[in-house]
Amino acid sequence: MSRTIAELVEGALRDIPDFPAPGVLFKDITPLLADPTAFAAVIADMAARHRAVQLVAGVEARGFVIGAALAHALGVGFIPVRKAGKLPGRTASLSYDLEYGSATIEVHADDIPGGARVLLVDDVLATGGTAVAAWDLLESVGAEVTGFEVIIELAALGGRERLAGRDVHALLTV
Ligand SMILES: O=P(O)(O)OC[C@H]1O[C@H](OP(=O)(O)OP(=O)(O)O)[C@H](O)[C@@H]1O
Ligand SMILES: Nc1ncnc2[nH]cnc12
Repeated sequence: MSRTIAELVEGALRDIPDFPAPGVLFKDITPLLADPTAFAAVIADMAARHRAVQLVAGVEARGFVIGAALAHALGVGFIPVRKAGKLPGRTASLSYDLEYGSATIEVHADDIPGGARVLLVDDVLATGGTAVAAWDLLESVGAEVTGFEVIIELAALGGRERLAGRDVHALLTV
């Protein structure tokens, strides 16, 4: 029998205890990225749910890898949501808390046409702070964020509750 996408993702991940801080079980997607079958299956699975979007946005850094591949698969452009101080043009920014720290993200407002239907993508949904911040940041510059796709959801950290009322899809929930 062929494996489900959740089984495929689970089999391709690596768990690293106490990284980057004691008590954090880090979900490392690099083995999945190095496995062409698993990587292609993740992108195809996400793409199948979002044929009508106009742009894909991904959060630095791991969201860039998934988001750029997904944008290419859908034949649309990619919007990098970057950590503060990296984008040279006119930016909008937002600060938020993480499972292990805090961060500020920025986006180039001029690359997003008003009302553009944008799909947000990342590798991990933990507390949801990043996803809420990126979603709200994109909407603050006029985008219509249609949903959030993530490879792994860490259910115990409550990200889905924080994103209540928004379209969220995880390939694997642990
Ligand atoms: O749901 P949250 O609690 O906000 O956590 C999820 C975020 O944390 C990780 O990024 P990180 O900031 O570690 O950056 P990286 O991709 O550069 O490693 C991950 O890639 C998500 O973007
Ligand atoms: N436990 C975790 N593993 C990987 N990425 C994360 N981002 C936030 N929490 C994480």
